[in-house]
Amino acid sequence: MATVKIGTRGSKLALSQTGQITEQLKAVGGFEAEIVPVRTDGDVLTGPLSQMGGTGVFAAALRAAVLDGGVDVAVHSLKDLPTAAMPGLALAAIPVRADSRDALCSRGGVSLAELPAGASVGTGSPRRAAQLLAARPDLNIVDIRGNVDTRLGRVHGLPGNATAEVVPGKTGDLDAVVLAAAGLSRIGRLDAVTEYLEPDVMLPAPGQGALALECRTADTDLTGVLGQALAAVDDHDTRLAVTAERALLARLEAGCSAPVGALAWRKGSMLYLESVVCSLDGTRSLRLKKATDGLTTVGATLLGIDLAEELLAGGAADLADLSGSGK
Ligand SMILES: NCc1[nH]cc(CCC(=O)O)c1CC(=O)O
Repeated sequence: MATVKIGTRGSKLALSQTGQITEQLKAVGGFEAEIVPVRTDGDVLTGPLSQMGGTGVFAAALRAAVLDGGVDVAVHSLKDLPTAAMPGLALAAIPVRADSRDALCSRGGVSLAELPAGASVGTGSPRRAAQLLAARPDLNIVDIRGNVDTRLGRVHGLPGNATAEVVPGKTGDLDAVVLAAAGLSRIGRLDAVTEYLEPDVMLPAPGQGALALECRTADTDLTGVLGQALAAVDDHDTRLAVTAERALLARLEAGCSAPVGALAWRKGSMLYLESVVCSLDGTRSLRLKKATDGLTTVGATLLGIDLAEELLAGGAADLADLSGSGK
């Protein structure tokens, strides 16, 4: 096979995680691989993510590049991948999940409980905002976006800015930000974490911490070197967990910016799924947990659908606009 082209977004995080998984694919052997950054609308457009058409903004250009042959494999952050399948593409590998937790990165090393009254905490995620407010109703949540370094800069100032000069709306103006631990880990910035937020405080986004590798359906053929490499880096437990989380999200018809957290995990012969739907101000929430002994992707899908239906029966749609405009 000619050199396999691995498509990715061009951000530091995307390039870093794509570099790591590309090394694992190459280690399986039989082909050379080349990393090809693809510009996506999510990188080009500015403004609140919630007004840019949701999760699709990061994934659409990458998927198009696989379909038109510009690249052979797309590496996505799974939480940024729309739940709807794309005809012609296969979710060929879901590698072992990294830490699925959210992480508080605060000034002065303080925990969520220790933040000063009325502290300003940056996040662009209604899911994180609602769960932060549920734990600390006094917080001032500030809508931020940008890459991981930009967001950390809102707390610590940007690198090279030795005085950590405060520029409102730009750098050093927030008491804390909340980011995914997996993203911080992948770019080597776990040093910024001051508290890992456990699922009882903050349930992550469905798929958080996991990667998704998509290829053209024909390339999943296990007689080919690419199909074999993709199958070799797939992790069944991770696939079961994220399948349940994404089935729940799809059944709720929830968008990426809906205040919905979900986390599934296998323990012994059972697959567990826990989910929360919150009002945007964090004052009301519905949290449910369910398990199945059906350790197949079908069993995981049914678990997600069942829990979503229990949430809807419990009034989840009255807590927030699940379509996820975030407003
Ligand atoms: N929404 C952006 C995004 N997409 C994936 C990650 C990294 C974590 C992951 O792979 O789940 C991040 C950054 C963040 O949420 O802090």
